[in-house]
Amino acid sequence: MSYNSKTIDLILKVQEPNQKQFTSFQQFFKTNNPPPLLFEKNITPKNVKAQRSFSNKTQDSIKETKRKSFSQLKYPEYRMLKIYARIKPGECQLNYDKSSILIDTNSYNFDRVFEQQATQGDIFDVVAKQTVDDFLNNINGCLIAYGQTGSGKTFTMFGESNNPGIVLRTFTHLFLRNQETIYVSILEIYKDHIYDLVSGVQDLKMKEDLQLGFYVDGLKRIKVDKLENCQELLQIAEENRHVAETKLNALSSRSHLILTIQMGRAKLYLVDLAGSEKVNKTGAIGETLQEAKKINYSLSCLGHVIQCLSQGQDHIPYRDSKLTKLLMDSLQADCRTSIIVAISPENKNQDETISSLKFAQRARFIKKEIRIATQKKTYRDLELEISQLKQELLETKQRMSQTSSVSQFQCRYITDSEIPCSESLRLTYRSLNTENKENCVPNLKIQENSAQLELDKKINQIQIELQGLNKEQNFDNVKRQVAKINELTIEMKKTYKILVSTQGLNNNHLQIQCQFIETQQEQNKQLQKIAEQISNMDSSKPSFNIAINNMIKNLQKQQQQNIDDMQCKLEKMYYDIKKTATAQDYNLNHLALKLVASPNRQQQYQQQQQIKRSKSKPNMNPSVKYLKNKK
Ligand SMILES: Nc1ncnc2c1ncn2[C@@H]1O[C@H](COP(=O)(O)OP(=O)(O)OP(=O)(O)O)[C@@H](O)[C@H]1O
Repeated sequence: MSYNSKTIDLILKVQEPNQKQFTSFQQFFKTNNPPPLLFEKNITPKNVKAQRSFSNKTQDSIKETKRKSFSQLKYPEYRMLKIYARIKPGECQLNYDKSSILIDTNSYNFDRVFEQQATQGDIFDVVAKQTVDDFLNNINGCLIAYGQTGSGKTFTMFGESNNPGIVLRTFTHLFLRNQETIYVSILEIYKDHIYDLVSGVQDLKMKEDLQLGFYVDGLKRIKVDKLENCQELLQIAEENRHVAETKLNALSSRSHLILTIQMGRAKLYLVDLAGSEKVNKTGAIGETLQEAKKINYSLSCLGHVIQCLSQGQDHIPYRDSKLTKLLMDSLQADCRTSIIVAISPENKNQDETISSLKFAQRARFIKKEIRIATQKKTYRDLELEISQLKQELLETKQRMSQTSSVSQFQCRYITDSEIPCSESLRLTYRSLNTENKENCVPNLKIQENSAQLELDKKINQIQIELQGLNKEQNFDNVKRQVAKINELTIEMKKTYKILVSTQGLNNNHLQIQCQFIETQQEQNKQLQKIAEQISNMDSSKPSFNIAINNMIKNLQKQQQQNIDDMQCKLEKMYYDIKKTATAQDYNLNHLALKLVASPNRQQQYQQQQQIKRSKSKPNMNPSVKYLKNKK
C-alpha cells in the first residue's frame, strides 16, 4: 500500500477532469464480437447444448449491453446496487463473457465481468468513479470486495506501490474535485473485535443510536486535506492490519477492513472483506483456524442478510454480526453500493467460485432506491463536529505555540553577539530579528484569534441548529404532556368540589379521599413520564432541554403545592368530622361513666330503677290480685 510520488503523479495525470472518461471501456466494447474468451476452454459434450443457448442469449445480451453502455456514456443511469466480477490472472478454467460466467449449465450474470487482463484503472473507471462522483454530490456510497481467500480483493482495493487500487484512486479523484473537509477512519473487524487501524486502539465497542444506527464508539476520524495524508494513513493501517500466511495466500488478510470517508453528511465506505476459506485447503490450524471460523461466520451472516434483502423480507438479521451491523447503512436504501466479486479461476477453486457467484446472484435481487444525504444533522453529528473543531483548535494552538517558540528561539539565536561574523552582517541579522519580532509573533496572534473567532462562530451556528432541531421535537411532546396535566388538574378540581359539597358526610368521605389519591398518583405518573422523556432527550445536553426541564420542574412544584393544599383541607375536614364524632361519643361515655362511678349512686340508681319498675308494673289479673290479698 505504500505508493511512490511517481505513481501519484501518474494517477493525477490520468484522472484530470475532462479526460476521455471511458476510454478503456469503449475500446473493450469495440473488440468483442464474438467475445474472445467465451467457451474457449473446457468444452465437454455434456454442456454443448447449454453453451449454444447461452451463446445465443449472450450474443443478444452483448448487443443490448453494447447499446445501453454507449447510451450510459452520455446519460449515466445507475442502479443502486451493482455487482461486478473480476477474474484473477492465471490458469483459467472458466467460461465467461463481459456480463456472465458459465459453470456447468448455470449462467451467473453481472453488471460487468472484468477479464483477467483488466487493469486497476479499468476497475476504478467502471466500478468506482461514478460512486465517487455521486459521493461528491452528497450521495452515500459503498464499494465492497468479496471473494475467496487469495482471489485478489486486497489487490483490487489497495493494489501495489506502483499500481494502486480503488482506495488511492478514490482519494486522488476526490482531491482533484473537492474543496470540502474530508474525514477518514479505518477499522478492522478481527476475530469479532473492532480495532482502530489508525490510532491502534483495540476492542472498540459498538453502540446504537436511533438516528445514526450502529456506530463504533471512540473510532478516530482523521481530517485529511491532501493526498499525502491519505497515503500516510493507508501506510499506518497496512502496518496495523492482521495478516498471516496461508497455503493459498502468503499475505492473507485475516480481518474485514472498513475505510470510511466522510464529507458533510455523506459517507463513502471502502470495504476489503476477509476471504472465505475452506479450512482444509488453507491448512489453517491453531490461531489461523480460529480466525477462519470467525471470518466464515461473519461472511455467512452477510450472506444471510443479502438473502433476506433480496427476498424483500421484513426482518433483516443485521444484528447477527458486527460486520453486518457496520454494513447495514450501505446495504439499505440510501447508498449506492457496488460489490466486486474476486474470482480465482483455477479448477481446484470451483466450489469456492460457485459459492461466490451464488452470493453475487442473490445480491443482484436487492432493490434499492436513491436518497440524497441531505437530512438535518443529528445531535451526534453536531456533537462530533464540535469536538472535532475543538480538537482542531487545540492542535492549531499547539502548532502555533511550537512555531512561535521556534521563531523566538531563532530570533534569540540570530541576535546573539557571539556569532562570528562581520559587523554589517550582524546588523542585518539584527534588523531581520526585529522584523521577525514585529511581524511573525503578532501575525500568529492574529491567526490564533481569528481561528478562535471562527470556531466560536461555528459552535454558535451548531448550537442554533441544535436548538432548532430540539424545538420541533420537544415542543409537541411537551405540549401534549401539558395538555394532559391540565386535564388532570380540571379533574382534580371537580373532585375537590364534590368533596366540599359532601363535607361532613362520613359515608362519602373515604370514597372521595380514594379518588383524590388516585388522581394524585396518576398525575405523578404523568410527571414522571415527562421527566423520563426529557432526561432521555437530555443525553446531548442541549440548552433547550435545560429550559424544558426547568419548566417541568416549576410545573411539578405547582402541582405538588396544589396537592399539598388539598391534603391540608382534606385533613382539616377529616379532623373536624372526627372531632364532632368524638365529642358526641365522649359525652355519652362520660354520662355512662358518671352513672357507674359511685356505689351510692349505683344503689340509688338501682332503687330508682326498682321504684320505676314497680310504678310501671302492669295491672294484675283480678283473680291473681284476689288470691294475693287472701294470703
Ligand atoms: N488482478 C491481479 N493482477 C495481478 N496480481 C493479482 C491480481 N489479483 C491478485 N493478485 C495477486 O494475488 C495475490 C493474492 O491477492 P490478494 O492478497 O489481493 O487476495 P485476497 O483476496 O485479498 O486474499 P485474502 O482474503 O487471503 O486476504 C497477491 O500476491 C496479489 O498481488
